Amino acid sequence: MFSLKLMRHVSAVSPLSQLKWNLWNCGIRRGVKVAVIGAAGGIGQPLSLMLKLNPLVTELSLYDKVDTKGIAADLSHICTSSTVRSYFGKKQLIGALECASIVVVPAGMPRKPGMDRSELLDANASVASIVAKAVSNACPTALLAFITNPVNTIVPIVAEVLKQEDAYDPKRLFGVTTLDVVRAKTFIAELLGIDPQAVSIPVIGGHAGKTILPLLSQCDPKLELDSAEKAKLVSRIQDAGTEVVKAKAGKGSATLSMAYAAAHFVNSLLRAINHEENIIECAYVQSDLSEAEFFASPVLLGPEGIEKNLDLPEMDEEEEQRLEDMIGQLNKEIEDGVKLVAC
Ligand SMILES: NC(=O)c1ccc[n+]([C@@H]2O[C@H](COP(=O)([O-])OP(=O)(O)OC[C@H]3O[C@@H](n4cnc5c(N)ncnc54)[C@H](O)[C@@H]3O)[C@@H](O)[C@H]2O)c1
Ligand SMILES: O=C(O)C[C@H](O)C(=O)O
Repeated sequence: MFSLKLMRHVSAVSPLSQLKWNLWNCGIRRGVKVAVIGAAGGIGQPLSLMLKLNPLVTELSLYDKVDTKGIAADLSHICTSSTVRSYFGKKQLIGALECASIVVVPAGMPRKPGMDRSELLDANASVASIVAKAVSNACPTALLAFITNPVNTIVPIVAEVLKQEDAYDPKRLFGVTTLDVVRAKTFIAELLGIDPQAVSIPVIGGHAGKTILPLLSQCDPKLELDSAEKAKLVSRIQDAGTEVVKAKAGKGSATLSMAYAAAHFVNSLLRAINHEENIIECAYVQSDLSEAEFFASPVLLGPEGIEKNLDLPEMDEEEEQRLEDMIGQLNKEIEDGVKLVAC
């Protein structure tokens, strides 16, 4: 009661004082709040379930533009110790985000058969911008993980909006490309007849078509494939999203495998926040490792986000060529985002 009264008083003073108050208030609250933005969707629901099962989460904040009360009530009956809170509609976005340590965003339209991810830009750019703006007010120090497509363009858009709000920290902004790694591990394990968890492979570049570049030469265990076999495997990984879109025949894109991938990525962020060492994930981040300003590659995670953008893994000649061939597309998709925010 005291703090609510005081907060009202502070908010009457100035927005800066309000922000300072929020940060102080969050600082004295214990635990880790994870906000899922788009929690009622095909990815949002199973992702929220997986996060409810994660012992590193103390508060799970479920936000969507549609009502999340039922989903929150349902999840809240699971006997794990985290608290689940429901938020929906524009007015409740700030409340959903306040004091969040991690914000994971699967909000936005999915593809239909025959569409490219880039065709989602018109529908999803505004969703990402609204979330970015709200984050800059409510939880500017949170780690931000965007799943929303087209990832290659959405992440630069979020960066631009955060810059406008004077709240951009490149160490804290991630495009989630984990599903490409998950798929690469699965398809390679199928070929080798081994447990997918035993496969390690970096996937670099971006998250659309040929910008998805699995580095088969760096696979552990080693892959003994000829050039044609490698090209076939690379295409399978690059087209895996489309494979699901076709199979769902108009009912959306990958949701369950994406929820698994995002839960894995968020768990890595949580472990890093908890000062666990040597947590490395491939993610689409601001980068100076290639000719593109945003690029997916292995990053070392720490409590504040990216501790170190690791060097690009070694590549064979074919991979070098694929990298050269994709940079034009990736740069165009980044530029599209920057232009959209500028106008
Ligand atoms: N990064 C990846 O690897 C990857 C993988 C799969 C899907 N995706 C993308 O994730 C996004 C979501 O996919 P989905 O299958 O869950 O879609 P969905 O339509 O099932 O769910 C999207 C949810 O977002 C909500 N939403 C829309 N606008 C919102 C807003 N302004 N604020 C809050 N919530 C809002 C909707 O109400 C809905 O509940 C799509 O853009 C899809 O292309 C990315
Ligand atoms: O393919 C899509 O549209 C969704 C997602 O990007 C995926 O890779 O499954």
